[in-house]
Amino acid sequence: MSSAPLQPILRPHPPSSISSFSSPRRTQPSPRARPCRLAAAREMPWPHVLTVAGSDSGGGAGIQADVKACAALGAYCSSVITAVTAQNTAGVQGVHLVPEEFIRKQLNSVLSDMSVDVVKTGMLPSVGIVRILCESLRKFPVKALVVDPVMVSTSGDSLSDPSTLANYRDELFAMADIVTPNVKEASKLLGGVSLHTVSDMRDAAASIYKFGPRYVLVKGGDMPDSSEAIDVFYDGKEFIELRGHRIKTCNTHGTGCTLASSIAAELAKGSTMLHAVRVAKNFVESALDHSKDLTIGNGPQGPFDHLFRLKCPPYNIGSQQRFNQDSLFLYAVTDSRMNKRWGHSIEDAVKAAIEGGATIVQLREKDAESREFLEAAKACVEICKSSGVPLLINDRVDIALACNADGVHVGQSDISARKVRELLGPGKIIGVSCKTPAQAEQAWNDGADYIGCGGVFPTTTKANNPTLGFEGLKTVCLASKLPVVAIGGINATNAGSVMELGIPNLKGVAVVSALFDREHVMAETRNLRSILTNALCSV
Ligand SMILES: Nc1ncnc2c1ncn2[C@@H]1O[C@H](COP(=O)(O)OP(=O)(O)O)[C@@H](O)[C@H]1O
Ligand SMILES: Cc1ncc(COP(=O)(O)O)c(N)n1
Ligand SMILES: [Mg+2]
Repeated sequence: MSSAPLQPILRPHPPSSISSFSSPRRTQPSPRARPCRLAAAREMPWPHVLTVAGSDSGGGAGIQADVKACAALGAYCSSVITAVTAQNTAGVQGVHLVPEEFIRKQLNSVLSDMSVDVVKTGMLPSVGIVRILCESLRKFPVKALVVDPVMVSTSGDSLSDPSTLANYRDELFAMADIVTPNVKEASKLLGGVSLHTVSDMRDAAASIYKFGPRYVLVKGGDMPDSSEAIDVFYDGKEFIELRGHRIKTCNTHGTGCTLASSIAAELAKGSTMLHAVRVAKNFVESALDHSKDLTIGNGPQGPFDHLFRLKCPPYNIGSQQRFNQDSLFLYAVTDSRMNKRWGHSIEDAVKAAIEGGATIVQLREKDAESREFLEAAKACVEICKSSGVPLLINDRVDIALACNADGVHVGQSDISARKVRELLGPGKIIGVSCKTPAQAEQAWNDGADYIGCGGVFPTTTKANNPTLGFEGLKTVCLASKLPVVAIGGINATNAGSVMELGIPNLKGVAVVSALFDREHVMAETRNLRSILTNALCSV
């Protein structure tokens, strides 16, 4: 897949267009030098999305949805209002356009002062507005442009003059990183072709791609009733069908705006496009699920609750930090029985592993009492945080939430990664144990960040664990769109041979007994780390 998670977006933009993700935060110096208020203060980045869209008086779609979605996902959201609509759950009763020169003024105010990462567009009701936006983007380049070509509301009301179609296609799409039409909009953009099947959505995505965006997402929320809500993602080479559960609810007003601004928020946080789209789709699905029985208004299409997570302690708004795949290099997995055998506390074992060079730690405490485990986990969170090493918890989402760990690792018979993502939010790390390509595909679809694959060698740590060998490992790695850490019977004697396989997405090895069923955990870790580093250098 060309857009593996967490890699910078690779396809270079045409020269006239906005800057690439791989470039630094700003490609051009800010036109106005920022006065230094606190010279010595460390700059705290705050991912910033600017939405250029219409106001929805009912509060469910448009600017209001964008601001809530960005807030829910941890991004700052500024807004340029293109139109004010009189709208409610029954439909759109009126549209009042903001004068074009005043839209230019708003754009100038925001873009000349603030470091905007991503611009997201919604309702752009006139040709002049599209033109002004393109001019502003050329003057003030941003990292990415997300275009939601809003033309008709879900209620069927027109939100854009038909004359804007050509200028959307010819000017704005060529500058866009992603364009996200729903099926009706895709049809309009393509001169009225009808879209009834997923195959039609693929054809439409390929045709829209030719207008110049880097990626296209044709959304299937309004496709005929089925148990799934399917969107089609296209990167110019491969079509990916993003399948989610279709939530049975009338509260779908604003899904399109929310999806696009969530993509923008994730891009602003540094995600790759496909990852951003997956997080955004999961977010919409979760929000609809939490809001399916809410009632606001008397019309057929109600709004939903973007901030549903505020009602689910512990107020998880997602972290600003994305998962770094390189942290899988030397993955230390603790085992309480081994620690007991050697008289080590969990904290001491973790400290020693980190001092020896472990790059990520998982607490796998199968026999521990919850209260005792939580206390140890809290102490380990502090130890790991001070060393910049992520700490994951095996299985126990409750413990991970209670100690604010960096993530959770689950097996095939545990709670699903999709559910874990819903519980932990978009910013946490989720790993899944996988033995087959199908399981790897499922982990990817569920929004996991990495997979653990094994047992590579026979192991005594886990009962009834079939051995995959190098061939099984290679098969799963090749099929996996996620980074992989190899596990199962790996020790100082065989770890080098695993890394020497040279499989691109095999990022490291996970080790239990070879580190923790030993007296000197730090020395063992240090030794293993140097073996891995040497093996990597020899590939
Ligand atoms: N009932 C639903 N259940 C789950 N996801 C949905 C539902 N309706 C829409 N979606 C999702 O919401 C996002 C926005 O899609 P859509 O509603 O088609 O866009 P628009 O609001 O622009 O018409 C898509 O990811 C789509 O799959
Ligand atoms: C101001 C404004 N912008 C966009 C939409 C589309 O949202 P949806 O397709 O979910 O009705 C809308 N109804 N109002
Ligand atoms: Mg919708």
